[in-house]
Amino acid sequence: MKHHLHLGLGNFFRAHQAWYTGADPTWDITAFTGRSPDLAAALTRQNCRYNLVVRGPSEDRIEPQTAIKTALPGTDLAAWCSWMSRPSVAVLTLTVTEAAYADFVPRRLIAGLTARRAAGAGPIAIVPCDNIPANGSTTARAVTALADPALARWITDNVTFVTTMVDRITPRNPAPGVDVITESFTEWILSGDFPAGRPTWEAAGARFVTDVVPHETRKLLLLNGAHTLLAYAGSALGHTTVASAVADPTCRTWLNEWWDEASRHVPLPAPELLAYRAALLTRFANPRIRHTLAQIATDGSQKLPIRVLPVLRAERSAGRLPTGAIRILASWINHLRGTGAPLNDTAAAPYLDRASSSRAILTLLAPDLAHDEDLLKALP
Ligand SMILES: NC(=O)c1ccc[n+]([C@@H]2O[C@H](COP(=O)([O-])OP(=O)(O)OC[C@H]3O[C@@H](n4cnc5c(N)ncnc54)[C@H](O)[C@@H]3O)[C@@H](O)[C@H]2O)c1
Ligand SMILES: O=P(O)(O)OC[C@@H](O)[C@@H](O)[C@H](O)[C@H](O)CO
Repeated sequence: MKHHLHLGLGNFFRAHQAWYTGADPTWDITAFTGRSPDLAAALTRQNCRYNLVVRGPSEDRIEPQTAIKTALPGTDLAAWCSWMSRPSVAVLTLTVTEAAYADFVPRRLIAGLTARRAAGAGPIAIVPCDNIPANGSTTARAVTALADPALARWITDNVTFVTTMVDRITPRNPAPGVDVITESFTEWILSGDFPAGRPTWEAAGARFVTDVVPHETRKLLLLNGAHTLLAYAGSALGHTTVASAVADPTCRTWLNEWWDEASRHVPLPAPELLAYRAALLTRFANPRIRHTLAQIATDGSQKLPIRVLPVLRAERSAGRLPTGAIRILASWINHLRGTGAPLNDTAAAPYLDRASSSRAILTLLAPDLAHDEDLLKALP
């Protein structure tokens, strides 16, 4: 039996990567939480079994999941290093939120890879699955920057960093218990090498490509950017969920405005993008999936640079004043000032210090745009 190791046991991992590995009976999973031990304890109490509740617009499909065999708390560093030292562990996936890549991920990977090298456990593929562009090379850079020269050489020879685009809307489950509610749509596109092998994820529909960029750009701008629009502008109208916002014609107009702008910067054929937009409207409208705007609004200062600013910059360079992108930025600034979804952002403090001035906010968020007077005139 080969092992798939995971860091960041939560809802998304259990609806996505664990589900894909479940399609290959020759692999099993050991998963560590990022921080809180609670989910590891709750899953262990029921032999790591849980149900995936695949929630359609009118009914649920219950899929019992058995691929996870061991669930451990992220606080158990000794167990982490011990699992990282096993030659049978060939793949490590990560879902720890965007915010964790600045510090937690590189530190935890350095500890694990140091132990693996000392144990002579051989090569491994690291597969980040967070909503970050070029997540493979971003993780590689963060890890090698922290490694001493000998470890850095060992990493170059033994570790690959796979870039992935992941998609399956999986909100926090409002009910107690360990079942996971998700949508039926799922997508996983990967690029990179697996020097010690991998589960046959393609058996469940994963796609292996040479270039993830067009796919990740499509997903980050059109899906995540739209979520971010609804999280700030939709919540300011009083909506609390994606489904309720998307049922509002005003929000749908705003979505189309944003999608028209963003689509100009996704390197895929126009018909494919139009089909993706139509599918997104259907996915967002599912009234039985309670995806709260408050959850999506979390950590906005780290999500805007990924989901919105690339479009704003590209549009300004082309001499246009993009009302859709500006609406998202403006509503996030208003969110900092207390409008809409509650503020929950670990990196918000410096923005709050200067929340009364849009120019000061831009100086921190996107200094290259802080002297764009036409843009500033359009901000609150
Ligand atoms: N939920 C989705 O629909 C979805 C879809 C695509 C991608 N993702 C990606 O997966 C991530 C996790 O989503 P989830 O719904 O499982 O979230 P979650 O809140 O269940 O968290 C997952 C894990 O991340 C850990 N974690 C959170 N913040 C951390 C930090 N700052 N440092 C270390 N560990 C931390 C938690 O302890 C938990 O183990 C998202 O942030 C996103 O990047 C989620
Ligand atoms: O999970 P986050 O916090 O990165 O972002 C919230 C949502 O935009 C996101 O989870 C989407 O639902 C997901 O990316 C869909 O695949």
